[in-house]
Amino acid sequence: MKAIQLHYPPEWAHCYGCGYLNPMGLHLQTYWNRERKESRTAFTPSPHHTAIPGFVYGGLLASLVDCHATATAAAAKADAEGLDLEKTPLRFVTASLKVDYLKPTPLGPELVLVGRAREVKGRKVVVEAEVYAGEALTVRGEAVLVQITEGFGG
Ligand SMILES: CCCCCCCCCCCCCCCC(=O)SCCNC(=O)CCNC(=O)[C@H](O)C(C)(C)COP(=O)(O)OP(=O)(O)OC[C@H]1O[C@@H](n2cnc3c(N)ncnc32)[C@H](O)[C@@H]1OP(=O)(O)O
Repeated sequence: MKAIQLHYPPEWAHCYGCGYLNPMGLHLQTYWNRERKESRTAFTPSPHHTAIPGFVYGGLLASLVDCHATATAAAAKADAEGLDLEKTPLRFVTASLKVDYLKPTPLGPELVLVGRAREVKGRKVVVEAEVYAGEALTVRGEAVLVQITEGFGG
């Protein structure tokens, strides 16, 4: 299965969090499970992602939630409308991002993010995401993603 971000056309592939053309980026790759209506990604923070020694920087965790939510929105909307992302790219940007840090996230183990669309309505998708370190749920996020159809920032 191909990651959702690998469907992005080159002009949308420079994102710091998930763009495959950003050499300094995190290269997050999100996968959509059609049966479970759920997205997943994994990321292993590096030592320079430290907040307090031994624990992951919260801004990085917010970035992971952000990019995972963006891809989840595209997949959920495509799923809801029976679209093929490869043929019909859906461009979502983040309108709102909320992150709750439930407990410190240990630096070292691989982190797993799970995402679900709580609402798919018009151009808006509301995504809930969870970050797990092993069995421990350490972060819960919620994002509002809005689909853009033309240029961005005009
Ligand atoms: C697979 C193939 C893909 C192909 C290709 C994909 C490319 C995949 C991108 C890659 C890249 C990743 C990117 C990472 C995520 C970023 O980092 S994106 C960068 C950070 N985000 C930004 O800079 C966004 C800046 N903001 C804006 O441009 C505009 O405010 C927005 C978000 C486009 C919304 O403006 P608008 O189009 O005028 O929206 P508007 O009609 O007012 O609202 C639409 C709906 O959203 C709601 N809404 C709008 N703003 C908010 C808000 N702040 N809070 C709550 N709700 C809101 C509205 O209430 C409305 O809801 P309904 O009334 O329909 O229920």
